Amino acid sequence: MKASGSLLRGSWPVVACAIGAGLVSGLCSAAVIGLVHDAMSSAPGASGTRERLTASFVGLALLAVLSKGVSEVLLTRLGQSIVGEVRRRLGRNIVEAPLRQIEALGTHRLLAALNDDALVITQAYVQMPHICVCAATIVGCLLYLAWIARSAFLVVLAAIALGVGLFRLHEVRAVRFFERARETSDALFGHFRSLTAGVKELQINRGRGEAFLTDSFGRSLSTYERDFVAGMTGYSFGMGWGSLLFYVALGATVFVLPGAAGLSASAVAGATLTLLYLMGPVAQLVEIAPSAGRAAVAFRKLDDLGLALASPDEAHAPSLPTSTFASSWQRIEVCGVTHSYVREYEETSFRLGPIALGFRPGEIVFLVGGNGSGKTTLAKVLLGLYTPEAGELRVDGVPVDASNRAQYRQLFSAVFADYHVFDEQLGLGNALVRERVAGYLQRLKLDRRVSIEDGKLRFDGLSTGQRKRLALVAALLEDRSFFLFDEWAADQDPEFRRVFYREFLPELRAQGKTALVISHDEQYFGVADRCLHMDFGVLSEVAVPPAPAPGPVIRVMN
Ligand SMILES: Nc1ncnc2c1ncn2[C@@H]1O[C@H](COP(=O)(O)OP(=O)(O)OP(=O)(O)O)[C@@H](O)[C@H]1O
Repeated sequence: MKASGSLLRGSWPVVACAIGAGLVSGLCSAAVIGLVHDAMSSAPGASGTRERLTASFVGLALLAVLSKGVSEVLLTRLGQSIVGEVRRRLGRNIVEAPLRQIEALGTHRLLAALNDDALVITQAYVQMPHICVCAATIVGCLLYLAWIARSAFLVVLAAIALGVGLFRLHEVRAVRFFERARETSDALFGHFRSLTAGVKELQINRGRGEAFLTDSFGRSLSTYERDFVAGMTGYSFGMGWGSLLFYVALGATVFVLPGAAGLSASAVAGATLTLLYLMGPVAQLVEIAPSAGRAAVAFRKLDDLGLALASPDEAHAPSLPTSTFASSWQRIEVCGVTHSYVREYEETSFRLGPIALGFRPGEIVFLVGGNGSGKTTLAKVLLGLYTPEAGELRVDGVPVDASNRAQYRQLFSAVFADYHVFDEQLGLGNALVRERVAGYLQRLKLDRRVSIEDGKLRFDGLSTGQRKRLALVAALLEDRSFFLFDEWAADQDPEFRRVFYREFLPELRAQGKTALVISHDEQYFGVADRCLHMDFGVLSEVAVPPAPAPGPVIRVMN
């Protein structure tokens, strides 16, 4: 597995030390058995030998315990750093993946990957100290067995070969169940989201709540439980065969080999002791197998999602190369661009374009049109979030392609309809930036609700409208050359609509910034320099409507 190796890259010294310590521990344990056997067979009166054996026993036992401890501590620390690394890489892959791929996967699948897969992969890595110690102990014991009783060694070897074959048969089936359980965990994470996001709806409609808990949520839970148990049961059967064969080897050593192969009483005692001691590490190794099986499923799942955990140097560089696009651009063009959503299980699909459109610095352009007409889709294409199927975007004549699309996106700030406000805002450590933020917060009447502490925005318990005003502050703070506002004013009081349309937009124009404003606020269309209309994916330019006449004055009679 390429990714599994790359996850350990950079940690090899720790891994090597831990494996070394594990091997020392395992070999010491095996040597202890030899020593015990020697002590049991040595003459009781040989005092010098006995003292030597006692000293060696104490030394070996201490070394075995100490080295095992060192190996476990090192690899437990490594395990924790691996879970962080898996999540870091997944996070980077998500940020750098094409938006369409992320949208098609859905939040629930991403959460399942970040939670389940990252933990399962780590659990498998954390088992490594046990694997090293067990493997070393087993190898040491087998070598000792081969030395004292070759026939018993051959019997055990045959039992191991047969046991591994039978175990693999069961494992293949078990992994299939784990794969099914992993598919169900995607659905489960979707239900977790519904449960937390829809708790109000579930509480006010008891019937819906019960149906959710028993049908969709409950069914997924049962399916997951059934497949997981079936997977573990498969492993248990595999382990059962292993144990049975082990007893067969032990029985053969004790009851058959003395007669059939002429094994001496001392050799039988030594072989029996060794085999009984072997049972522990073999059982531990077999118990670890399900973790390894689940980790293999998790790696495959991440690959299928297009989130393969390749190391960053194999995939993307973390920082953007020097930009080819200046923030002082003179013309951004959308040339014959199209974009389609192909929907599974639906015959119809939505097609945007071909779109031909240009923007200049300092322009305020309004985009209007009915629900579902394609306004947000056009915005995502314009911002370089969707790759055009046909046509291209150009900045001052330079085409935007895969090599520079990430840089192109840095020209824009946006408040989408489904915006998100991060509490960490870049640059809040700077006094001038903090002053600008304070000014915006005051104008949008957020200064009593939002504070800046330790370079972070603190804003617990904002209303929907307040939160969206904060998203506007965050966008303005980015100070990019092109702004997108997707129905920003839709849920704002008239007072803040006025501030937005009559103050902020003209200010942006005066600063030479461009803004594409998706809006249904007809009374403010007059603010625009140009007005575009979208109708089922077809874009046309319309005359900027004059500002509507003020409505009749309503007098309130006392
Ligand atoms: N991620 C998506 N996957 C599939 N279809 C989509 C996706 N996003 C939008 N669509 C479809 O594309 C069409 C245009 O959607 P879009 O969001 O661009 O419209 P809009 O004009 O912004 O609508 P609204 O005014 O309601 O926000 C709609 O029919 C919508 O169902």
